[in-house]
Amino acid sequence: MVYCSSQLLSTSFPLLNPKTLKFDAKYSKNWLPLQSTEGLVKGLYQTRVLNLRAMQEDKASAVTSDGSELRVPHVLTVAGSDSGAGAGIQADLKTCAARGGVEVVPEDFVAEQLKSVLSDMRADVVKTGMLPSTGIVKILLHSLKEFPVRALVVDPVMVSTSGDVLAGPSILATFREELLPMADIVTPNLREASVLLGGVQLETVANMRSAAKSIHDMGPRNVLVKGGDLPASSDAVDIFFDGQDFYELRSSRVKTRNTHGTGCTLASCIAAELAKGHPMLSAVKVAKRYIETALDYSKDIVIGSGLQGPFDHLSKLKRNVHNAYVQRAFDSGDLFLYAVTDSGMNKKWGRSITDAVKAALEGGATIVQLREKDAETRDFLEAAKACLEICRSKGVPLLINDRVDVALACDADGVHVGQSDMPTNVVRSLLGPEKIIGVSCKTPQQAQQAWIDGADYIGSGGVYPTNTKANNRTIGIDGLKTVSLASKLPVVAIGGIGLSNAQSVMETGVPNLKGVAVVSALFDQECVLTETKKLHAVLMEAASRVK
Ligand SMILES: Cc1ncc(COP(=O)(O)OP(=O)(O)O)c(N)n1
Ligand SMILES: Cc1ncsc1CCOP(=O)(O)O
Ligand SMILES: [Mg+2]
Repeated sequence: MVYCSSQLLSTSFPLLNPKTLKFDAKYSKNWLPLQSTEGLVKGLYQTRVLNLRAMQEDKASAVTSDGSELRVPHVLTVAGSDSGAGAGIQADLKTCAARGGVEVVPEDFVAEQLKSVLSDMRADVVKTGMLPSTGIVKILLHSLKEFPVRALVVDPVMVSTSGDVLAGPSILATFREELLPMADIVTPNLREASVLLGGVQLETVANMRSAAKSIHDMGPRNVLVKGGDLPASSDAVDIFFDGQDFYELRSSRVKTRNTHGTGCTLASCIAAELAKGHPMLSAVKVAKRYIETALDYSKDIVIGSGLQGPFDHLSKLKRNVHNAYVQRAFDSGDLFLYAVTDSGMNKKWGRSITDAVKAALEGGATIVQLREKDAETRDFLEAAKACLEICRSKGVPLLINDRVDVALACDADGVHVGQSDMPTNVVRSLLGPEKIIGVSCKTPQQAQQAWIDGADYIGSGGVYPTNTKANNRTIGIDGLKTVSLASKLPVVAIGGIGLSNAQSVMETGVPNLKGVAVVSALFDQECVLTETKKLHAVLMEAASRVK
C-alpha cells in the first residue's frame, strides 16, 4: 500500500502526451499565475495546471476581473497505488485530469497530510479507494470530522474488477459502522456489495435493488451498486438509490478486455462532478457515460498481456484538444422557456436566424433549439456557429434539431431528436457524456426508453393542435401527464402553446414538467422580443402559483 507522494496536484492537457505523462515537480514551470486576467484565469480553470505551492499561496482560488472569487474544484483522493497505472491513484489522477479536479496524498504522513491538505486547501470532495487498515480509515474519518467537506465518495475497494481481494475482513466492520454512515455515496461492485451484506448472492437487477436498499440502511446518503459483473446481461446495468427512488442506469456493454480501473474511475468522476457543484444523480450519470465513452474509445488498444488491460482516460481531451469551451451541466430549469426556431417563419418576417435568437434571448428564453428544416447544410452550420456564440455569451444552451452532424461540427450544447430520427443511444455515443440530448415522446414506453438510452430531457406533445408540424398527433394535457409520470426525466411541453394556454400547461401539477417549448408563439410574430417577454411573464406567474 503506497500513497502517492507527488508534489503536483494535477496536470493539464498541454502536458498530456501519454508517452511523457508524469506528475513531476519540473512541470511547475508551466504554472500560470493565478492572479491574472480573467481570460487567463478561465484558461487556467480549463487547463488546470495546478502546483501545490502556488495552490497553498493562493488558497486554491483566484479573483476574476469583476472581483468574484474563482474556486478551483478540488478532489482529494485517498487510495492505493497501482503500478500498472490503470486503477488506484493513477486512475483517480487521470480521471480528475480528464474531468477537471485535483488531488494527491503523500506516503508516510497520512494523518498530517490529510490535516494539512484539508485545513489549508479546502478540498470540496474526498474520494476514497483502497483503504488497507482500520487505522487509516479512522485517521481519515477523524480528519473529515475536523475538516468537513462537501461530499465524501466511498469506492469500497475490497474486491477488484479482476476478482482480487484487496482488503481483508478486519476492515469490514469499520467500513459498515464508521465509513459508510459518513459517505454521501458508496459505489460497490457486485462482489463488494455482497461482502458488505455478509455474502448474499447478487445475480439479478432485482437483487441489486435490494442490495442498494440494505446498504443504504447502513447510513450512506446514496448508493450505486455497479452491475458490470452481472451474469447474462447485455447491458451494463447499475442501480442508483438515493433513499427514496431507484434509478436503473444502463449503458451498452463495451466488448473489451480493457476494463481495469473502471471502478476507481467511476468514483473519481463522480467526485470531480460533485466538486464542480453538480447534483448527485447528474454526477453519477455523467460518470457512467464517461466510462462508457472511454471504454469504447480504447476498446481495441493493447497494453500488457493480462486478462484485463487499462483503458484511455484522456480520450476526450485528445479529441477536443483545441476546444477550450467547457460546457456547463444541463439544468432542468433550462427548459422553462424553450425557444424553437423555424426558418420559414423567420423568412416570412424578414429576419435572420441570429436576430431571431438574439431577440428570444433578450426576452428571456432559457434554451434555444435551431429547427431549420429547409436550410442547406452549409447555411445551417454557419447559422448554428453564429447562434452558438450569441447563446454562449448569455450562458444559454443551444441545441440542434435532428442534425447530429451539424451539432458535432459546431460543438453545439446538444441535440433534439424524435422517434424517427437517429436513435438516442447512438446520438449519445456520438456526442459523449456531457452534451444535452432531448427526445420527443408521446407514450410512456417512449419515455422509459428515453431514460434507458441516456436522454437528458423529454419533449412531449403536441399538447394542442399545431400548424407548425404537419400530421402531428395531438396528445392533449392528459397525454402530457401520462408521459411525464412515466419518467424521472424532466419534460418540456410542446405543440400549440402560447400566451393563452401556457399557464394551464404549467399548472398540470406534474413535478417533472419544467417548461414549454414554442415555435410560432415567438417566431411567427412581428416582434420576437415582445412576445418572448410576454410569455416569460406568463410562465413566471404560473411558476409562482405552483409554488
Ligand atoms: C423540445 C422539442 N420537443 C419535440 C420536438 C419534435 O421533434 P421531432 O418529433 O423529431 O419532430 P421535428 O421537430 O424534428 O419535426 C422538438 N423539435 N423539440
Ligand atoms: C416540433 C413540434 N413537435 C411537436 S409539436 C411541434 C411544433 C410546435 O410548434 P408550435 O409551438 O408553433 O405549435
Ligand atoms: Mg426530429
